[in-house]
Amino acid sequence: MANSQVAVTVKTLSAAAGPRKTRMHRLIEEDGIVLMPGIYDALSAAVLQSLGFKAGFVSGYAVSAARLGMPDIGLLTPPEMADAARAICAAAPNVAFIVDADTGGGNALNVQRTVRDIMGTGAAGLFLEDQVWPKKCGHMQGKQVIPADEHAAKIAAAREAIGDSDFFLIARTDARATAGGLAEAIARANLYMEAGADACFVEAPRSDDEMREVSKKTKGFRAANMLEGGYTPLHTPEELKELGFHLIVHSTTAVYASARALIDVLGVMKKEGTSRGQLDKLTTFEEFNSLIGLKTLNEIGARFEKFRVPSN
Ligand SMILES: C[C@@](O)(CC(=O)O)C(=O)O
Ligand SMILES: [Mg+2]
Repeated sequence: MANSQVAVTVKTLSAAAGPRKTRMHRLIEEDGIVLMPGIYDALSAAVLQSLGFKAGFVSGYAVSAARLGMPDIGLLTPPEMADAARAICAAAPNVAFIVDADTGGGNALNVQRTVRDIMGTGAAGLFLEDQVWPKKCGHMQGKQVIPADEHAAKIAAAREAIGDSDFFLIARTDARATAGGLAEAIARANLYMEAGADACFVEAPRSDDEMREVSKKTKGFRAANMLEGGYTPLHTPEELKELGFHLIVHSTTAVYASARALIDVLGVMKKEGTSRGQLDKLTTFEEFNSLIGLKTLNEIGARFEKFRVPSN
């Protein structure tokens, strides 16, 4: 791939800005690798926070399913995603969320608007991918990518919109699935790093050898996606650290777990007409209310209650 003028220009710009250290940089520094389960709404975010996860991923795949009841084939819009991210960040303020911005909604101007919108949700960063719109989940057939320089320019535009803010930019490439294969994907990942990304994400490598190749040949921090039933082998954080990765996305685990639980429990209810025989599969009333902060809210309400003027 020819050396990109975009990358050269942006490199100068980034060097002038000095080294960046965001929330996500600090999390990577702490443990060497950051596990980010994919979540999709305020409730799944609250569960993540209650379990002590430091980071999470607002998955386009899962939000599309939860919000629209539709597959990850480019039907979810950037404002819908920003809206979901806002509710998620508000419900779990102790968690650093990376938001899946898909392709950013169009050209560099759309990207800058999307980046600013997502920054406004309280998220810690975003993914920006190089697919042709309408995009598809990275583990589906028939993906296409835009020219590498065009996406490098979108990464540069995102970087410009981020400026000095505490916000982490992950450049994703889907080129592994195209004719250029892994070599093209690696070249693109490096180009996007030059254009100002904080980390790269080569989507859907197909074996441990391919994952090692990505680590060996790409610069900077690297993300991996552990999608159950997808192309990439599933690994633990320790194994992924060994393989040279720093960020782990589990896009589908939570949404698949929810779907499984709903299918099973409601399936039995359909037959039996009651939940009586399945209480062990549900949270209790107390557990659920505590999960979504009832005790704290009641305490706050009580502190202010004394100032309330009775209406009659
Ligand atoms: C990471 C992902 O984009 C899924 C994928 O395309 O592999 C998501 O939306 O969770
Ligand atoms: Mg996605």
